[in-house]
Amino acid sequence: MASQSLHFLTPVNPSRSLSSSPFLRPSLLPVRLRLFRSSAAAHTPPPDLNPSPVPVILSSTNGIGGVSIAAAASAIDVDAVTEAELKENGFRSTRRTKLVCTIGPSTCEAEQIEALAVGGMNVARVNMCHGTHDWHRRVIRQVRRLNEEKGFAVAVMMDTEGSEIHMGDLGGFASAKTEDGEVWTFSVRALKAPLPERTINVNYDGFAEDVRVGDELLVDGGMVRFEVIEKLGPDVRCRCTDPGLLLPRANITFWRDGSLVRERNAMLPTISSKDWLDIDFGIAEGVDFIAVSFVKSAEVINHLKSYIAARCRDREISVVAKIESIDSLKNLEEIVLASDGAMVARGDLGAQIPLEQVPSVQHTVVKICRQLNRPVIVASQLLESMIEYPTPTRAEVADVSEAVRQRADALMLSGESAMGQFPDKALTVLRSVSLRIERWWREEKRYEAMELPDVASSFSDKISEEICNSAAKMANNLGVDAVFVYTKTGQMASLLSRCRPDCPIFAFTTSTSLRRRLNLQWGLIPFRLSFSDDMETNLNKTFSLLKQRGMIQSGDLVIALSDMLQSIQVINVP
Ligand SMILES: Nc1ncnc2c1ncn2[C@@H]1O[C@H](COP(=O)(O)OP(=O)(O)O)[C@@H](O)[C@H]1O
Ligand SMILES: C=C(OP(=O)(O)O)C(=O)O
Ligand SMILES: [K+]
Ligand SMILES: [Mg+2]
Repeated sequence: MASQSLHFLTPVNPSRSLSSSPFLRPSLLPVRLRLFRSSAAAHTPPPDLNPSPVPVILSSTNGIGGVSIAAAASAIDVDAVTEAELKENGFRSTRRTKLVCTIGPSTCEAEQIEALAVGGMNVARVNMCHGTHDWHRRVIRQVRRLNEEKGFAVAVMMDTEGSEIHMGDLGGFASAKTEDGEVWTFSVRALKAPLPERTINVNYDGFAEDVRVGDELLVDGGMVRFEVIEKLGPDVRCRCTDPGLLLPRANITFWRDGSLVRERNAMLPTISSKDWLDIDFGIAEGVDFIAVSFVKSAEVINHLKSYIAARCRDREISVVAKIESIDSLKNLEEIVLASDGAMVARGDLGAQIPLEQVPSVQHTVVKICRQLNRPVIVASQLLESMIEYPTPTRAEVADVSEAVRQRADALMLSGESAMGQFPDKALTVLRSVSLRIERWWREEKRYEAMELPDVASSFSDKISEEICNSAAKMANNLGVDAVFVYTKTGQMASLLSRCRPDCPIFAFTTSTSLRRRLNLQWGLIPFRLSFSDDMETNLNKTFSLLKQRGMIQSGDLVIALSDMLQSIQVINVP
């Protein structure tokens, strides 16, 4: 195979103060360390660094069309929020934890979506349990327009309904209050509004047959509980034991003798016929992620991935496995490996396993995902009280902190942003808590030395992986300002992200769609830029474009990697 040599070249520059570095940087003799796969790699002098005119933000729809070649060649896609953050706070204090917001009635107008993007939303989620295709289409198109007009890279995630048992709509009411001891009827009749008093529709025809007197009924992950007291044909009469608020289409599980009754659920398909229609809709609308509810095994993920591959050859859609079914827990590694990411969907998970087991499952899923190099989202009830109140509870702040400390890739808002009264405030809390805990972690240098097993399946991938592991370690030891990675597939960017280095990772990609998908991953700041296989040219172009915008300065120390060249360079920005 091609020769692999290690070169130490020593270009000049060294002007910058070293105060932020844990060590005195030996950058007074800046080092380049290169691993070449071919013998043809000689150091070429940098081309002329003539600054081109200030680039406009350019973006295109789904990475196809929209940008003229000449314009694209000289521009870089970045949004005003990232730009302002970098300018104001410098590299070190950019946020590493990504934020997903569920869009709903509180946030579906253009200016509301923009406010979320400005507030740090990286991914907009639409939940197919609610709303019509027209409603979702409007939201998805608003997000796309915002990206095009303002240079954002907000990705869209479509979340399937799945075919678990749930209640119907509440005859037009937004919620219904239950009191302790009240008797409610759960009926499989197709009742039309107005519903009889204290009556709830259930979507699953076998419900009245399956439940037994004495069973415990958990609504909305146990937020409200009932005991089954009588079965009358299609109607099941239940007494409320833990009162609370019933929300439309809330999930229902039933427990018998202290365990979840799951025979019937295990027979329901993970992807229902309605879900397939929603998936076709998502493909047609060009969503970036499809999150699959109630995944039980890896097969369904493989099945969906091959369907997507056959249906959209020109684009990629990442598939996220939601870990919320008790059956998924015994197949976790397989499921995570088959998927492009996972979500700890604590809402339904907490109804399928005892609540006190949810934190350890979260810990395990986050760890497995990091080890297998898949992004992971921690979801549900992070700031539940903020649906109604403008400030979170201390316990909620502690919960958010713990997910950040575990180095999850992303945190998700559900009801808080979909139908709460303070969506922007909730996002601000996620953002500020993330920033604070990340900083604390870095200052304390509390690296958890996580064993990162090999994930590469070929020798070439193995080289990439070793380069990323080394680069991340070097970045920490040298106290560099940023790692730059030029990536065509995103693979090297995610391998770097997996190492959770102290500095941010600037991920340059030629594709708008990949840029959006990278936006879910810890520590990645994705840019769209056209680049070549020649790193010298790429670096000079990037330095020049970012300097013009005041996003980097002369003397900043960066480590640059590329998945075309498989090289590492340590370099001071000229
Ligand atoms: N597209 C929508 N249209 C109307 N309401 C929605 C929509 N998306 C979410 N919501 C509301 O926000 C709440 C929280 O959202 P989410 O957690 O995603 O759903 P669920 O509670 O069904 O699991 C939902 O219960 C619903 O009341
Ligand atoms: C994220 C979840 O899924 P959904 O909101 O679709 O029920 C969950 O159950 O926690
Ligand atoms: K869902
Ligand atoms: Mg769920």
